[in-house]
Amino acid sequence: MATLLKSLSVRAGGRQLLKDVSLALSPGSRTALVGASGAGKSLTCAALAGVLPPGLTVTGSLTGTGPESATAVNLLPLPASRRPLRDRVALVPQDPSKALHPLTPVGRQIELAARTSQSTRHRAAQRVTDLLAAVGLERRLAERVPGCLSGGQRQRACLALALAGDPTVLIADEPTTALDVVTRAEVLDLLARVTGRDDGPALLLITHDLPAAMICEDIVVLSQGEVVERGATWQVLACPDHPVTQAMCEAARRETLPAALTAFTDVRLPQAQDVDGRPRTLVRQVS
Ligand SMILES: Nc1ncnc2c1ncn2[C@@H]1O[C@H](COP(=O)(O)OP(=O)(O)OP(=O)(O)O)[C@@H](O)[C@H]1O
Repeated sequence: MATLLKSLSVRAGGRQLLKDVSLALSPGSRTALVGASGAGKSLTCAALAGVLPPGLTVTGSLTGTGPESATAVNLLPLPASRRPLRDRVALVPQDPSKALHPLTPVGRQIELAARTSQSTRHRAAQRVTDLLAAVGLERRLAERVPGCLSGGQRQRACLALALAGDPTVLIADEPTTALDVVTRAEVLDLLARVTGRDDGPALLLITHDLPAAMICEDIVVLSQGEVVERGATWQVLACPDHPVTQAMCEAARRETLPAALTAFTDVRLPQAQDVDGRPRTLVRQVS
């Protein structure tokens, strides 16, 4: 069964922050939630995770997974600590230091998280071994504290930590923003590999990075607290309908390497000549 967020609306005093946001997150599904800064992505995730800040007026419903959820209890008003275990939502934050304890070896942290879903210590230890292998971290790195790992390794450890509690929804909040391009590609590839199984968690990928959204089958575009477009990712990105999506796609197009390269052109300057008298080809950027 899917985790269903229906008609989420959030107000702060007289200001509407989110209006009628709905998401259906089935096991194994991958959904990208995109939008400009301030569009409401973090608030939507906070509502899913049960960590909305106090003082906001919230309406809508969140119903969870598992056979018991047939009664469709609304989880939205419940803080994370009071939600049933079967409705776990895990977060891979943009900044790994928000998820990892700085003084505890990462393997130990993953083991502690695994104990919430495994019946025995032995099974939890086995789960750590499996998770480290799944996220491509060498076993010896498990003995290190986060400060002794590279940025990419820390992000992998965060992913293992998030998966350790067998979540039903995995939220990855801008997981690649702080990474170099090669590590970014590796982490996206990893996210795609550890999700997408029918018995695995639903992935909600929060991103400004439209090419990164391509690891998700579905995309939801938020603008000023409202969903303005949704659909199959390839279709929405190939033929964006809403002006906000069109602007995002255009900006992404300009930033890709092929587009950057075509912004350079060969310019022949007749007065510049090689020693043998041929015109010299200079390359300059065209604005
Ligand atoms: N606790 C709060 N009280 C009042 N307004 C808030 C609160 N939290 C967020 N907002 C406002 O809600 C709007 C949406 O914020 P949100 O953090 O969800 O945006 P976002 O899409 O995640 O942006 P970014 O990509 O920059 O993180 C913003 O205008 C923000 O100022």
